[in-house]
Amino acid sequence: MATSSRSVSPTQSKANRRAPPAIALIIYPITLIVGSIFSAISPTARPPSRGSSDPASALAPTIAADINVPDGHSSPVNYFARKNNIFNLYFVKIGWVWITFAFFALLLTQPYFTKAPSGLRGKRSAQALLRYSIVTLAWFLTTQWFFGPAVIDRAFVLTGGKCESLTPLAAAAGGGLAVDSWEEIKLIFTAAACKVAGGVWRGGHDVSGHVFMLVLGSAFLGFETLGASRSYLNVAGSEAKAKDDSDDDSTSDNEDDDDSVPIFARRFAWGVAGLSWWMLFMTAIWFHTWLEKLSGLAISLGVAYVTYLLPQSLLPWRDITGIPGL
Ligand SMILES: CCCCCCCCCCCCCCCC(=O)SCCNC(=O)CCNC(=O)[C@H](O)C(C)(C)COP(=O)(O)O
Ligand SMILES: Nc1ncnc2c1ncn2[C@@H]1O[C@H](COP(=O)(O)O)[C@@H](OP(=O)(O)O)[C@H]1O
Repeated sequence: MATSSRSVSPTQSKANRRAPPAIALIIYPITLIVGSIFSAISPTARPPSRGSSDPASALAPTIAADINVPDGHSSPVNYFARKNNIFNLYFVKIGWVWITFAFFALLLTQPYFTKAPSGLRGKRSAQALLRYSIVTLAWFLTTQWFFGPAVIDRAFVLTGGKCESLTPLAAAAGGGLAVDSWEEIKLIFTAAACKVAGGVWRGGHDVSGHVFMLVLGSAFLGFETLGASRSYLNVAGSEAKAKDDSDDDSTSDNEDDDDSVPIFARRFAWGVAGLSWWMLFMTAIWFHTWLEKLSGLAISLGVAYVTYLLPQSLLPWRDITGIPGL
């Protein structure tokens, strides 16, 4: 049935061979590089209205410098260059909800969890939940709240950014904030509060929250789905072999009735990861500077490294977090 629990010492190299491949992460820098190059050389990705006086232009060949200007300021030619495109509004902007759904769909349906031997089932589920908690906490602290403004908002203010085109009165009213001074407003403002108050979030280094979330979310789902699928292939393969040794065309991904729900869940998870990748590509083409995309990428890959690659070499950490599919 399910793969057996393995002791760490004699099988470490074998376990590492079956662990999620680190090289798969190369898809993210490649995506950002290709998207950024496309944005630099494509006439459609370089609006003619762009002024050369813009100080960010050297690093931002696309509409990136207008990134936090409210909608209506520019009129992008491509559907995906619009902030209000349907995928941005209903997929990315609530992206962690989709990632959470996809993860729990896996957790509740995959044989790797549901058909594990009794002792292992709880452990595998707990470790998967812990990995989810780690990436969710990282997402939460980076994009939502870090003892006040999120990490990316703090980074923006620390690098000289502020909420512009706004009077202190309007700021306090629009943001619903009781503040004493303009300095205080600048410090406590988040990008979201600035926008709600009708201001423009401008000046500092604006780490791309989209790049961060889309890379982390899709890598998380990719590793988890791959782990569950590999385990499934082993289970299905050995079961089929036991049933009929002579049946040489029993494929591991056979879609009989019993398997339809787990297969659907895996396809859903791959779908969410795939759409995340596509939106990442769109962000790479239409939004942000090279540096802002790079910083979003670096943070997300750091979290993916700690969650999925470090356990391959650090055994005490592996005992805590586990490795998907092992
Ligand atoms: C071992 C430690 C255990 C600790 C447990 C960790 C738990 C952490 C916390 C919290 C909450 C979890 C909630 C999970 C359920 C949800 O998914 S609800 C969240 C819904 N919100 C979203 O999905 C928003 C996604 N969007 C964004 O993050 C941003 O819009 C963006 C994509 C980063 C872009 O930013 P903009 O400013 O909008 O450009
Ligand atoms: N792929 C994409 N499609 C549409 N809008 C995108 C996008 N990537 C980034 N954006 C928009 O660019 C702004 C900054 O994104 P980021 O999260 O990367 O910092 C956000 O604008 P708003 O905050 O005005 O919605 C976001 O919606």
